[in-house]
Amino acid sequence: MADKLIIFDTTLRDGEQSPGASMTKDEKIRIAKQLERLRVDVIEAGFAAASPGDFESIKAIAGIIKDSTVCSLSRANDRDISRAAEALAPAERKRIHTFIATSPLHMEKKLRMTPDQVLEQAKLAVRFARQFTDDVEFSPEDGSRSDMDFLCKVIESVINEGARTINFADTVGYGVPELYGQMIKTLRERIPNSDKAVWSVHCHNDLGMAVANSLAGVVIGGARQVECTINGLGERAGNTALEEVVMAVRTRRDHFGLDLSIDTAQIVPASKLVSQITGFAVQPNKAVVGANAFAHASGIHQDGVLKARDTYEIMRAEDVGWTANKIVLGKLSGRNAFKQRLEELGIGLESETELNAAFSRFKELADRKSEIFDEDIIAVVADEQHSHDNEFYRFVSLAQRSETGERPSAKVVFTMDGKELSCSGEGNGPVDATVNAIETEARSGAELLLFSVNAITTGTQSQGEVTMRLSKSGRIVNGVGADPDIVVASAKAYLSALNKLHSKAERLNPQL
Ligand SMILES: CC(=O)SCCNC(=O)CCNC(=O)[C@H](O)C(C)(C)COP(=O)(O)OP(=O)(O)OC[C@H]1O[C@@H](n2cnc3c(N)ncnc32)[C@H](O)[C@@H]1OP(=O)(O)O
Ligand SMILES: CC(C)C(=O)C(=O)O
Ligand SMILES: [Mg+2]
Repeated sequence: MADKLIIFDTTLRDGEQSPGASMTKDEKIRIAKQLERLRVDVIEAGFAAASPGDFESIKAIAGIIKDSTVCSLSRANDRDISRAAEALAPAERKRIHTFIATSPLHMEKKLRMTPDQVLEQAKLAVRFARQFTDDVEFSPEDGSRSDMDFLCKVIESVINEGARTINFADTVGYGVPELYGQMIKTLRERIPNSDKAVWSVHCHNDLGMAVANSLAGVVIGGARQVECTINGLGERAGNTALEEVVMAVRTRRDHFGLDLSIDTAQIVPASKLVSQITGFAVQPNKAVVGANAFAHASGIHQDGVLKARDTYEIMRAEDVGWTANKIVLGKLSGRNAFKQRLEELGIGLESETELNAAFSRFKELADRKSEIFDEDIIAVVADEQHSHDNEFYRFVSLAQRSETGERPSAKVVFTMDGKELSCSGEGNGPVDATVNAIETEARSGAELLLFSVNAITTGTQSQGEVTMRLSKSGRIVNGVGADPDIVVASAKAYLSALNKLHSKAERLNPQL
């Protein structure tokens, strides 16, 4: 059987150290429950000595969570450790995580302690914590900037005191993958009792290398626990992103050869919950959990994915909790993706010529609108079919002017029986001016019974779909036009209705 990689989630502790990410007790409980569903091995629920609120949150989580170990952080002193033990009392499985800085800079400037004092305090802390639980983790804070000889002394001592996990912290994201991994390897080789503890990595993302450093710690250093957070939340630039580590290890099992207990289908729900509670939006291009992580916008990729998904996808969207991958239709899409979407929408076009015409209209629209939704496609095809049904009147272009205090005017170019006409008109509003302009040439004498505008999709980029109902000589027809510019959509709708009034079929069958 392969080794197991322990996933230690610290969203509720280091994640909460992100400025602005503070969470209430109820919010922490909701996240803890989702982390349990995700099947993380350890949940670091907070820092019990930090505040009464943090203490209560840890205590509540310790009473609720059954399948994951619940952990509290504590400085290397009796007060913090006692508070952690008290908060964790209800837990079925509990861990006390104690830490003290080992780098010369932190010892001298921050702790104002000598290395010998730090060594002594680390030993005492682990010894004290072991009175409450066998599961004690020790972190040399700022480990990656610490002296190797001193680290060897401290780590050997705390393992002797009963620390069962050694978490080698790259507190300020100073590590570089090869060097960080090599430091852990060297420590494990040099410390005689190193195999009595599980080695862990805890990396920050100050140089954008938290995940790479963590994985180097695993592969080069032999670490078997990764400390990480959902969406990479955490102090400053954040921590190692859980979703990235998990999916790297799962997807490249050939390389890592490690088992995980994670239910990956819970990753996206966890990401959304954390983002919603903290108000930290996930960037669209974020690996695994970003909205674009499984979206394809360019024709060559869309064509590849439609033929064989793994041409451009190394994981399945469903495996991480998305409902499906996305083919995003837009100006870079090709005919194959467009055709496939028409089929999915149940729209059958009769010939290649019709498909090509609808495709060119779609491309024209996509040049003006960054994302094309299904409703846009339905409108494009309907528009195309209408224009092919009857082409006596055909829209060409429109310019309109309206300014507060001035009467709106419009200039419309359209073809009537193949002949291009340019006409101008004024009206109460730009739509009225457009209809009046068309009527200077069309002279239909039709009465406008209804004018309605619908946004086809949401947002101000949406296409407007205009319906105009005209009546003439007892016949009533509807014309529909769609365009991101609703005045253009109105001109198209009006001309489409005029086409219906003009068509023989309409005259023979007024129900059409
Ligand atoms: C790398 C990390 O992520 S470490 C974890 C960071 N998380 C937090 O800080 C949690 C929130 N913190 C807090 O609520 C507070 O800082 C507390 C409750 C922990 C301490 O508050 P205070 O007692 O007011 O101390 P303050 O925060 O001002 O200073 C920290 C003190 O702890 C000492 N200290 C820092 N780390 C450690 C340690 N690992 N072990 C023992 N003492 C430590 C500092 O030297 C300083 O001591 P001093 O007061 O004698 O100078
Ligand atoms: C408490 C420790 C593990 C920490 O968060 C860090 O060093 O970054
Ligand atoms: Mg940290």
